Amino acid sequence: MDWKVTAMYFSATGTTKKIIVGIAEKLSENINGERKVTIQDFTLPDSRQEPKQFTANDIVVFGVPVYAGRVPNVLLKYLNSVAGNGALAIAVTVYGNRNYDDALIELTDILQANGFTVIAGGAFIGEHSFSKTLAKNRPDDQDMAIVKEFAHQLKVKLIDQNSVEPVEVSGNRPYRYYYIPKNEQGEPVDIRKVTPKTNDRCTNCGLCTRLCPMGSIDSEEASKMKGICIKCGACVKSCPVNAKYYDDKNYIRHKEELEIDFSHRREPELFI
Ligand SMILES: Cc1cc2nc3c(=O)[nH]c(=O)nc-3n(C[C@H](O)[C@H](O)[C@H](O)COP(=O)(O)O)c2cc1C
Repeated sequence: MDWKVTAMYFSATGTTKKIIVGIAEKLSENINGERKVTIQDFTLPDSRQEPKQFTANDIVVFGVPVYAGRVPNVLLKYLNSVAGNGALAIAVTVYGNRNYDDALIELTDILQANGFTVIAGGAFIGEHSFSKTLAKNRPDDQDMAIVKEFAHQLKVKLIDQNSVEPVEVSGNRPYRYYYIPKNEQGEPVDIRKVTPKTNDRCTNCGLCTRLCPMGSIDSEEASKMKGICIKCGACVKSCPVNAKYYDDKNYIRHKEELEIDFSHRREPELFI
């Protein structure tokens, strides 16, 4: 059987994209003899307008970053509109070295409920969206070697063992509630309304406006917000003149706490 391999992902700062495209290309090479894959990137708002349909010939390597230990809730409506129609899926979450908590099991359940058979899962690590030091430059070469190993194991399951058994991944049902940051007193703080500031280095080049996954940055005046901010890091990390930053004290405290408490390198986990 000739499989059509698709790399499908949301990736504001590119770490999920690197893992998903890496798995999909290697898998395609292993099972079809060529690295060619279809890219279905649903990071930008326009790309989430059309519902996506697959068929039984498709294998979809499907990835989202972990937000607050779960699948990003701003994506749930779109994710529920993706129809598997008997396609196979590999569910992958990418997290910033704290924990993926129940994100992988949640993504697996969503895909199964939408008509995919999820034959494997993976939890990988990417540089944390809030930080330039936590899991810095990951996925790195070691991670990409595990991507290659995962693609090999997928080929063994699919072709050598001719198996499309659904996978069990780690996580709890019911899922844990969204991870909530705390202040110095250990009290929960709500940083959902926090938005980035813009300093006077901004030239209004328009890059952050084009990259914002929520379409929230004004196209004439980049310091103006016209929608919600999910703190995905796209504007801060992509700005060529470092004009975007957060100065909210709870956000900064949370980021610094993560950098200290979760500096120990975590390794990818594969479920197959
Ligand atoms: C709002 C938000 C919440 C996050 N929550 C977690 C988390 O619970 N655990 C974790 O390890 N990383 C967390 N991260 C970090 C991202 O999962 C991680 O940096 C990921 O690699 C980003 O993927 P991307 O580069 O494809 O955007 C969070 C990031 C954001 C923006």
